[in-house]
Amino acid sequence: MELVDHAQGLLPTLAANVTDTISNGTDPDSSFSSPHGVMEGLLLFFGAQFPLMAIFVLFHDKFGSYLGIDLTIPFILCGFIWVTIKIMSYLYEAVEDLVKTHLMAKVSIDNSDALFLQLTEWLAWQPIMANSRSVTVETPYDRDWDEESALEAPHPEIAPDGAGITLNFSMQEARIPSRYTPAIGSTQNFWHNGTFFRLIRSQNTVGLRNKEIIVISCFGWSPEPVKKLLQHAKEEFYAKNDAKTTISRPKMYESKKFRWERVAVRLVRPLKTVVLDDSYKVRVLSDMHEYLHAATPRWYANRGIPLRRGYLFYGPPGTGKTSLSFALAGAFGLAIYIISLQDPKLTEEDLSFLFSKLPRRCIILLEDIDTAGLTRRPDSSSLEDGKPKDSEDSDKDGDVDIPPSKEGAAVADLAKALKKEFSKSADVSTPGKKKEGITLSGLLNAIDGVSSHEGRVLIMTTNKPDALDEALIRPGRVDLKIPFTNATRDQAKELFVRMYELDTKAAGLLPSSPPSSPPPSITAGSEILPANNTPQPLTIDELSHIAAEFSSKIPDNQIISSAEIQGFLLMRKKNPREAVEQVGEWVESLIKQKESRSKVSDGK
Ligand SMILES: Nc1ncnc2c1ncn2[C@@H]1O[C@H](COP(=O)(O)OP(=O)(O)OP(=O)(O)O)[C@@H](O)[C@H]1O
Repeated sequence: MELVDHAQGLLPTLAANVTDTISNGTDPDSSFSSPHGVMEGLLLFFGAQFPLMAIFVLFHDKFGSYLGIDLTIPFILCGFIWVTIKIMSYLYEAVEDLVKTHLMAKVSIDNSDALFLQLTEWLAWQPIMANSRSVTVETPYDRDWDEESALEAPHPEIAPDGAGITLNFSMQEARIPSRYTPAIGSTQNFWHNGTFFRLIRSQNTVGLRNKEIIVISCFGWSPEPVKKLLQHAKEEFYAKNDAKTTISRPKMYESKKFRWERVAVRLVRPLKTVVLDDSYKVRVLSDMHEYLHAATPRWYANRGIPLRRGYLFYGPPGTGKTSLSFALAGAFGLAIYIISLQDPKLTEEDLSFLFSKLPRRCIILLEDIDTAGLTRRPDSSSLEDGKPKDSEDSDKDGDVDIPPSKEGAAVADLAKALKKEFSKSADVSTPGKKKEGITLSGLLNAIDGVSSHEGRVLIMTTNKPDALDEALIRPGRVDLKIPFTNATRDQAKELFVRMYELDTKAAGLLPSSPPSSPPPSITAGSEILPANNTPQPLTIDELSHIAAEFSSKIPDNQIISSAEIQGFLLMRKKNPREAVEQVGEWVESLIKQKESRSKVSDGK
């Protein structure tokens, strides 16, 4: 600061000195003072107002006399070029503004819309991004397995202790190709299908939230070419994700608001890989098909019925409830939106908002609904159909079972009264503070509230259907209930065939013929076995024969889940014969483990 003040004080003094010197024409050192009076004229004209001009003239005189040349012309030329550039850029901006305002059409997309992601993803595949000078780089973590390039694949390495060949993934993350999209604050000009487009990506802060905006413009009065471009980007995005299921979950942003975020893209799970009684599969498939049909919305509207469909998949853990949900999504090409009601930060407001932001047709999956801790609000003892009503009829409270005996009833009433008092005082002690977590009425409001999009399929899964509130699973909210059971013998056989049939098919179904180039088989120790150790693939007859043998050793009283059988087979995925030999022993130890209620077995 001191330096600046000093310089500011010095400049007028210098200017005054130089003005004096020049006006007196008595500079003894100046053998080459500015000729023709041009510089003097400039100085006389600007000197007093612009002290820098005086310094400039002094420099001109001293440097010119030192070099022995006249610097007036180059200086004037430079000034002229500078002024010309300024005028040109001013004119350019004025013309650009004029063109942008009157001759270009534009479309804005903000990052809360799904199109933003589709567009940026599409841009990342375009060659323009490879040559762009201003880009944002990100590491894509939600890629599907089949996007993994050969470059990223781990290379087998000899283990340091010489024990065998292992796959080494240490460099894998480093090899993931980055994704480049236009940088914030940048402008990209590009041509697409013979049309010129200008893209500007910017960011502004709205409240606590950073909002990103992409504006695409094109020449002409109509934004039609931009709309076509966006449609093209959207279609390419979906074409790339065809045969894949996208999975989204709520994500909390800086503004403490939840929004949907795509968390994964998975290859479609074929329906046939889910082992379930065919009649159930057909029922749910045909019901969904009819519901998703283009004519259905009109049919529902004509009858004043809300266009919704809900399914409840219930049964023990690991019996295929989630698997069927994903397979259905794949079969109909729908995206899956998963909500965990256990999330303590998720409020009812968030839930309603998330439901309102669902695409027209999608699957929304509420997993393990019985563990979601859904409560009826204490003062919702007056809930009817799960929603608040005006009456004070507290006996219908869903969360207190009133014992039949008189004393029991009295105790229950007391407990209820205490609970009510407690919740009242809690509410009073924290005025204005919202109760966190989702209540039953909050969930019901989200499911059939006005803001929730019609057309979606709601799937709820549970291990304990009896623990669910009736309001949640009444018709209109749950239209189809599909039971899942532990594996029957038939299902065990099907699981066995599914596990090994592809190897048999790959081997050409020839009896006992080895595949031309057997894939490397990996044992539990991740050691790649030499090719001659690879078990011989089964012929189709052998497969069916040993599958029957396998299933005969599975108890028929359905105490083993499909997930457990799958886990056992996975440990012997290249060796079906071994699986058949060991299944009896495995079943025995598993039953013992279940009887002792231990959570772990001996690892067989
Ligand atoms: N019926 C089945 N058909 C094919 N695979 C199954 C089946 N049941 C379970 N699995 C396999 O077991 C694993 C767990 O299955 P899944 O998650 O679908 O079970 P779930 O019933 O949803 O379990 P949970 O109730 O614990 O959520 C998956 O890898 C799946 O492939």
